Amino acid sequence: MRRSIATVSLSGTLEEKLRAAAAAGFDGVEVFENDLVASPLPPREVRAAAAELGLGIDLYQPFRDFEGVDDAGLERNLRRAEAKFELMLELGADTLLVCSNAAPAALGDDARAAAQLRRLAEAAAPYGVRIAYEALAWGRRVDTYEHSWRLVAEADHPSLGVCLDSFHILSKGGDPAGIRAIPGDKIFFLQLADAPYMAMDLLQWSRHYRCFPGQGAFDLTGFTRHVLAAGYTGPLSLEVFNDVFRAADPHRTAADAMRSLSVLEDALARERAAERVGGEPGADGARPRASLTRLPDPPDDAGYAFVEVAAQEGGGAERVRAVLAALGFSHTRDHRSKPVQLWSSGGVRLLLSSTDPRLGHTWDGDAAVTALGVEVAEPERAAERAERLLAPTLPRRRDPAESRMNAVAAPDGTAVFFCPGSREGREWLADFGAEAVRDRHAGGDGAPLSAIDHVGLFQPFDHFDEAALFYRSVLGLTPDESLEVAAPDGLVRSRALAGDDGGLRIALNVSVLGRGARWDAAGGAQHAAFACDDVFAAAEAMRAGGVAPLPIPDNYYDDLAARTDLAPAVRERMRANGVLYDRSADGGEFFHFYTPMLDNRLFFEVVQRTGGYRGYGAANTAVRMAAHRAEQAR
Ligand SMILES: O=C(O)c1ccc(O)c(O)c1
Ligand SMILES: [Mg+2]
Repeated sequence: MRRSIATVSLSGTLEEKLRAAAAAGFDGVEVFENDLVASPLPPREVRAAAAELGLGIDLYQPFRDFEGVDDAGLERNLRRAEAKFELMLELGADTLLVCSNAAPAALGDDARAAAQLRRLAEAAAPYGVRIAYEALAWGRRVDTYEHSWRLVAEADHPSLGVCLDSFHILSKGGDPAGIRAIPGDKIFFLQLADAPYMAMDLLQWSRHYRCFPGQGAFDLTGFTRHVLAAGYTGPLSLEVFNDVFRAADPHRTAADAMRSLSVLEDALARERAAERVGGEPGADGARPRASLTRLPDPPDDAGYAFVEVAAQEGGGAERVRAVLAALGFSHTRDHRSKPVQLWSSGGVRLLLSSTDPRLGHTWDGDAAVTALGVEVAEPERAAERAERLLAPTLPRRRDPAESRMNAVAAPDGTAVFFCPGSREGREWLADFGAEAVRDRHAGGDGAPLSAIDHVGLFQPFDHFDEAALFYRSVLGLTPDESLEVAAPDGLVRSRALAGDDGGLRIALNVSVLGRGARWDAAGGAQHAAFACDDVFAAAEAMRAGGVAPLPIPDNYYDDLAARTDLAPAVRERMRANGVLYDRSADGGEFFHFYTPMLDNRLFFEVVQRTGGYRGYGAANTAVRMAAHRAEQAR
């Protein structure tokens, strides 16, 4: 389908917005009146600039407070409209969005409003302009799509149709299934926006917190499914008013926007293909069908090949090595051409690097997670999907002998490598020399650790939603709901994403007030968590290796005694080893402990899951943060 974006969704001047939309691959834009009025370019030149970039101007908007006025008001409004029709001729825009009257004086007489809309359509027709009438969620008289459609149907003019905006419908809990009753050719325009749930005035919610489909709490796939079933074949257009996007780099925002539409179309295309396989003829078979673009399949059996940590020689690297050794890792191999060490322990592999492979950020030298290695059977397909999702490709110097490893940069700067391999064989390991030191735990016997359970990545505030959509779409993960944790240094928002089989789990954190972007606040750390089958044995082994687990206060264990039925002996063993505990509603259990903070903002975690526990111990995060803070203050 054709893809458009409203200029209001991007920062900068009108020309910058057009360039960003074109660079991300959009076909068209909605020109927001404020952007045009503030531009030094005459409409004719805006049209030329857009055309030069390959962009159409799919909509001009908004035209406000037109209908439901008295007769004198109607004449004034028609005069106002004529001026806009002239402008649209110059601009090369053929659709004008008219939003429902939000003025307190709007009259509640449907017959009058419909007749007035018809007058507007009659006036627009000679200019070749179409009127798309949109019900604002806070419209004075018309605030639902059902009502806007009743007026449009009653006015009955070929130049008049409705504009559907997902926010105005879903924010009020409207049922989008009714859209199927509108003939597709009377839906003149479709605006898509998601949003997080908020108990807030609709207008404030809409003007500040909209986000791209897939980043909020609404079901945009379901919504769009209804619109397509109605027979709509026009553009999918993003109209997102968002305080962060207004201030962010428009090129990044436009790429994020395009990614969200790629994912949305892909989901709809897959549904349609599944329907065909099921052989069910669509109930609306007579309606036109929009063409939907599909993405290459996401990796289905992905697991962690490795986590890469960068640390400086003569700085944090020494400490990282000491902690890895205490956790049972051995430095088994070295990369053939780069200063990268492979540390392994049974099934767990960690790369320790003294250089930064990331694109998005400059490494400040403190030990940090800089890359994730994702093991996939078909790395080329994974890389192609990432490229189609506009993931920036990481340039690689590569020895001809080295494996076909492609990498992309996530929004937080973390490199994501697609490593050819599977449980049967690890082609990517050939990039490293032969095993120089035997992995003490090769084969898993007596290994304290069994796998990489998850990786925790602190995110820059401006790119949190972008990062969640990126990891989700590129790696084919499913996001959990967002959680908020009251950390010692402020509120932290956390959102985890996981693959269906739990092979890949990523927890993203962000400071709710945008603090700690350098990861130096206690809430701003990154970590890698390792799975094990016996958390106490792992903690005791680490202690025997010379690193004590992060101490957890007695108050925590007293509280645990009050709210759980854990046996006293288990509780005491937890207290002695700094082991924390969580339980899910269905009886799954989670035991976990932490290493001290290494070099300011990196730590490791060891976890044991039982009974299908699927979380991350979020209930204990604030205690962990306070403990790391106390430890660093010592
Ligand atoms: O917030 C507004 O006023 C506004 C204007 C035009 C739109 O299409 C819309 O959805 C909201
Ligand atoms: Mg709108």
